Amino acid sequence: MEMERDFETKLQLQQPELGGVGSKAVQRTNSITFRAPQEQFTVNDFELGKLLGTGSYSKVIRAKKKDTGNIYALKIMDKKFIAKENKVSYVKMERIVLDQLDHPGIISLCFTFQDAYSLYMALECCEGGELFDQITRRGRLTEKEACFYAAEVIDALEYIHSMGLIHRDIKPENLLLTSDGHIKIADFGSVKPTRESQITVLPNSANEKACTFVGTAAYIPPEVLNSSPATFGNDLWALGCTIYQMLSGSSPFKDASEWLIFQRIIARNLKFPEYFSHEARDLIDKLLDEYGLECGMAFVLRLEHGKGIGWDTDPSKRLGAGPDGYASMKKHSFFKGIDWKNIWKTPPPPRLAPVQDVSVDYNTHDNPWSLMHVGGDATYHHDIPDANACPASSSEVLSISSLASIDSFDSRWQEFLESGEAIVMISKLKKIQKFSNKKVQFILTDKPRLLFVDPSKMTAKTSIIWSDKPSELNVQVANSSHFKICTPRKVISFEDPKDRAWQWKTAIEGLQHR
Ligand SMILES: Nc1ncnc2c1ncn2[C@@H]1O[C@H](COP(=O)(O)OP(=O)(O)OP(=O)(O)O)[C@@H](O)[C@H]1O
Repeated sequence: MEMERDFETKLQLQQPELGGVGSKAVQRTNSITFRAPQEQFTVNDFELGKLLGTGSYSKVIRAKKKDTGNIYALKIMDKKFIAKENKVSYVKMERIVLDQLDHPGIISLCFTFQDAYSLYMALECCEGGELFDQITRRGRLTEKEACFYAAEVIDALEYIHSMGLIHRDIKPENLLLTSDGHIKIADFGSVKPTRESQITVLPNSANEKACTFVGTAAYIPPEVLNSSPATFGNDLWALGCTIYQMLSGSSPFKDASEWLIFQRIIARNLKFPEYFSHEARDLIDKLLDEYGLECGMAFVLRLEHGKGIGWDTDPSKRLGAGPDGYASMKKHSFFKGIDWKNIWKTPPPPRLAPVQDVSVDYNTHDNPWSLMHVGGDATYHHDIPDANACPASSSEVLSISSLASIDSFDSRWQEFLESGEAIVMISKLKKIQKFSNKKVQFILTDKPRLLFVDPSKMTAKTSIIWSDKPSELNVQVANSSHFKICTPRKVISFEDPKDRAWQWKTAIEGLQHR
């Protein structure tokens, strides 16, 4: 009950005053006007069909409304999971933003409802599945097909940007296909409204600092890895990666781990397959920020403290972000033959039918959520998930250390690093001592090194001698917040107020096994 009240307050959703079932009539609350009403439905009003997809905090199920026969994609989010993972602001943002958007290339929100366990968003259902599946099942798309899909994405993205919104998670998994094969952009949980945006958001729902790290590793632009604030250029970079993926079958900076992907992005280590046309290469180059060539400079390499060698990136120079906006992109020779005005009436390319899913019997439990496992690592947000769980797999170890690295792109600590050294994990910990506990900034670097900094005096303290051998350096976790670092000389006990004891263990062991 408390959870329900909390969500009601947080989401500020109230009983409909206007409009009927499934209508797009206007609904008023204390703070905002909703077009997609909050209904009093329950999940029993729907026949639940196949699982359409899984997100990091949702399951999306094809659902038929029993009384009307209308089909929806029901995005189901577990309240406890969302509260635990601090995703309330993402849910609010998606609900409010989708409610105000109106474009043929953007998924529409029909209505919402909730029960004690879950929040439900009834979305228009994209029967054609993800563009990602079309690419992977066919190996790659032809340039003609990629050109059509890219043109539709660009038209929708131009609209999103014109509304003062940065999507921040453009990727083939979030580009859905309607039953007749047109594109719809989905997943607006990571959206960032710019200051000029005319979109109404609830107080405190502009989810976090402008430079918070969200998105999916392979599509993240270098400036985000450098903690720069979000700009429209972030989406244009992701668009460039997406077009590359349509044409080649994989993302341009694909590598064995997120850590290596980030290294490739920062170094702009980009290679084109030889079958890419000149037009395709040029377009992708310009979306992936090769503005140096246009300026008459081949490129600018720079060496900065701890950041290694990287390209000077200027997201505002990307094709589509300049003063003439999208016009320059639409004029690009890759899009020769595209009828931009009638793109949504143009017949889409033929595609493979979506794979038939094994049907799931959702009716064996009262709570449909109980049948679902929430999680997955396709997309993540800044917070490290599931702090109390013991991360076990090697991919989790890598993911944790790379997330921590993003977490710590904070220039304050650069002075304690050597040239080329990067932070893998950093926390303010309580060092538990016999007589008095001490707050220390504890830093794990990729060298690897473990060092202490006194955060009040900003002075370096001792470091723990690194060893790759567990007999000489190991971490023992007592519970989610307490752990010990054991070396032959001493045992140091710590308390992590953010409950990241297991993350410390996995990050350190991950580097021992690198
Ligand atoms: N309207 C829809 N029609 C059909 N399938 C959909 C629809 N919306 C979402 N899906 C499927 O569900 C998946 C997860 O949805 P979505 O990305 O919105 O969830 P999320 O929890 O916000 O995920 P993320 O981890 O990407 O933030 C999508 O990748 C897609 O496969």
